[in-house]
Amino acid sequence: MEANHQHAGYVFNIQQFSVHDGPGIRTMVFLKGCPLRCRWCSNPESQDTRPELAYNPNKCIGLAACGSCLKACPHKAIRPADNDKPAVDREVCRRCFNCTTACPTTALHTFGQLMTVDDILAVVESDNVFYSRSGGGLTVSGGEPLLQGDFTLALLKEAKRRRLNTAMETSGYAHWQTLAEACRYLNTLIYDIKCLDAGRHRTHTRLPNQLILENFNKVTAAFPDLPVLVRTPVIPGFNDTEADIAAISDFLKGRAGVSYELLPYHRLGQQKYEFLGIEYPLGGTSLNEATLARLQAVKNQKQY
Ligand SMILES: C[S@@+](CC[C@H](N)C(=O)[O-])C[C@H]1O[C@@H](n2cnc3c(N)ncnc32)[C@H](O)[C@@H]1O
Ligand code: SF4
Ligand code: SF4
Ligand code: SF4
Repeated sequence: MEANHQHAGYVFNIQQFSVHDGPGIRTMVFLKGCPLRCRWCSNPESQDTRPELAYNPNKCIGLAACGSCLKACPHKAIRPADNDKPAVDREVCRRCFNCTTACPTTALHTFGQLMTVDDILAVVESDNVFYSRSGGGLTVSGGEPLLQGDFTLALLKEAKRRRLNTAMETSGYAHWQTLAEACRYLNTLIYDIKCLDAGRHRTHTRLPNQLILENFNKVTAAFPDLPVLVRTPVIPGFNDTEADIAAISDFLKGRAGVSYELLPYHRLGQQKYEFLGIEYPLGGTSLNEATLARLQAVKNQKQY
């Protein structure tokens, strides 16, 4: 595919100075859109491919003092609520985002901006000095970055041409051709394997794991020199058993260049569900530290 710097894609966040998602100091570029619906997802604003309206009532100064959003909405999707603050009727909202432009406090804001490859790389390259000292660079994430496949490929290809170190976080749920082409432009692939049980995978993420596992087998066969970091988010009631982690460790065994990491479940994304008017699917669930320690021991025993 020809690199096209004018290629544009929907980005919901760019996070500089990240140190957890690839080597060194990195800039994370989060792309919108994901085919999965993991019940624990810390980035609910990533899932819908289109821009979304977020409303944080804590930032609203009140209808008596402001009320700009009521006047700005051409579809009457914003109405006064009991507490001198507005409420958004999402059934009626047409995502025109007039209200976000009118809101003086960013209580109403948009998740998802259209950005070109050049726009993004201008931000990424502003930290070049930190990458050269730390071995860091660009990490593309999401959402599922391969859902906006052409855009992600254009971004990675141009990043590589500019000699940036590149990494990508993926769920693995993607067309093989797109994933394979992305691998050609990557220094590190970060690949989630969430659960080997097909039924549980489907009930908790909406989709089966067959394509993810097939793609993983193809990646390790076709790109034996590409470092792959496999990660499993440990989610209570989904995959937090010794049998689950042992099964994934065994699946990875004997594959060159593959390392494995467990990610403890966290609820950092919970507030964003409220901003989007979505109920948080996991409620008050939390991960027991003793369970995590036991699962780490299983993983370490299997030499990962
Ligand atoms: C938001 S995802 C984006 C990349 C891709 N969609 C995926 O799932 O691999 C980035 C990482 O965050 C992890 N993650 C998401 N929600 C989490 C949560 N509540 N607790 C711990 N890890 C979480 C995912 O498992 C994945 O490794
Ligand atoms: S995005 Fe448009 S339609 Fe939706 S609430 Fe705001 S102004 Fe109204
Ligand atoms: S425009 Fe913003 S600050 Fe003003 S009333 Fe609406 S949500 Fe509140
Ligand atoms: S695959 Fe990643 S981005 Fe998609 S829903 Fe699951 S955790 Fe969220």
